[in-house]
Amino acid sequence: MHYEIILNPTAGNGKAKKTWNILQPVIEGQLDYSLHQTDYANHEAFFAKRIAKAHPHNSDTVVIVIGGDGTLHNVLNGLVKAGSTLPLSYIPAGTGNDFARGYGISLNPEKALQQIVSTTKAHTITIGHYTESIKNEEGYFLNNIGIGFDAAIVSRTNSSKAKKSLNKLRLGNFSYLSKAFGVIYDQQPFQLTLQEQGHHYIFANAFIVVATNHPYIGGGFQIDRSANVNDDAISMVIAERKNWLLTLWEVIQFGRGKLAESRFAHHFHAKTLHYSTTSLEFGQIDGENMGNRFYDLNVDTSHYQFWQEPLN
Ligand SMILES: Nc1ncnc2c1ncn2[C@@H]1O[C@H](COP(=O)(O)OP(=O)(O)OP(=O)(O)O)[C@@H](O)[C@H]1O
Repeated sequence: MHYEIILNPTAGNGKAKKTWNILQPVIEGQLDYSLHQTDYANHEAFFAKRIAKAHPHNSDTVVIVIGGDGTLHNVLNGLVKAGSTLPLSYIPAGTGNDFARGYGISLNPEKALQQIVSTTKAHTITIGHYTESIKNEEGYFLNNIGIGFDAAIVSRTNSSKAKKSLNKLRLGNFSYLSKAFGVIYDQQPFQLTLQEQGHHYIFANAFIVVATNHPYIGGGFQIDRSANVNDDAISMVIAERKNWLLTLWEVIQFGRGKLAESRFAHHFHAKTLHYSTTSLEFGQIDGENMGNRFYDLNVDTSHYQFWQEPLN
């Protein structure tokens, strides 16, 4: 087996670079590999396309990503857009590492590597596919697409002056929580229209709108414990902002991983979801900022091969 390794050394505030320094002596002389180290944002997608071109026939080649959820997202999209089906493996080294939690990959780099080298057959998992018709975009996600609450936090955290030192801190830490309180205070409810399985819904006061492929969001919080990368469906959780008390309750339930089960939230599980906003809202995809914009999204399922034995 030949391994094409794509490393984002800046992920996790330099954690990915340290991860590589741990793994390199382990694999040197043991594995047949090439290393591609990014120099700028989204360089990983360029590498993915180049690797796809160099290996058009899946000739015993696996692409290993060392970085965070954003790096993995960009590599997946680079491969698929280049028409490649090369299997992917992932060594989590970001701040959030939500995909690793959702798929079952150890956060310990040596164990994650072991999950790769012990693999004998690829595992096909569900990934999300989306088209956004206002900006005419198309792509894939491994974790989730969020509009509103979580996306506004990602946007604030990424644009914060403290970002460099705090490195995109997200849920589960003080910086993210302080941003969350700011967003609870500022974020206005918005209108969301949803079509799902022939039904048409209008949510006049949407506040949290997350389409997810597995339970995890924001660095280990569970938006929907029933979501699973192995079933051919995407989950959607919508919470509305009707009054202060309810909003606070919903955010607490979000933090406890129980929002999807709450009677105040709306929960869908479907192969196709079509939804749109009528106002400018923040969006995030796999933790990457989509900007402040209108959305007309069609989300459905697709599949991709992973070369990694999931943890039980
Ligand atoms: N050499 C680089 N310099 C600056 N940015 C980079 C570089 N290589 C990749 N990037 C960008 O860094 C961004 C963040 O990467 P990633 O999400 O993997 O790390 P993270 O934010 O630390 O982790 P997580 O998303 O798991 O919290 C991505 O948009 C990626 O394109």
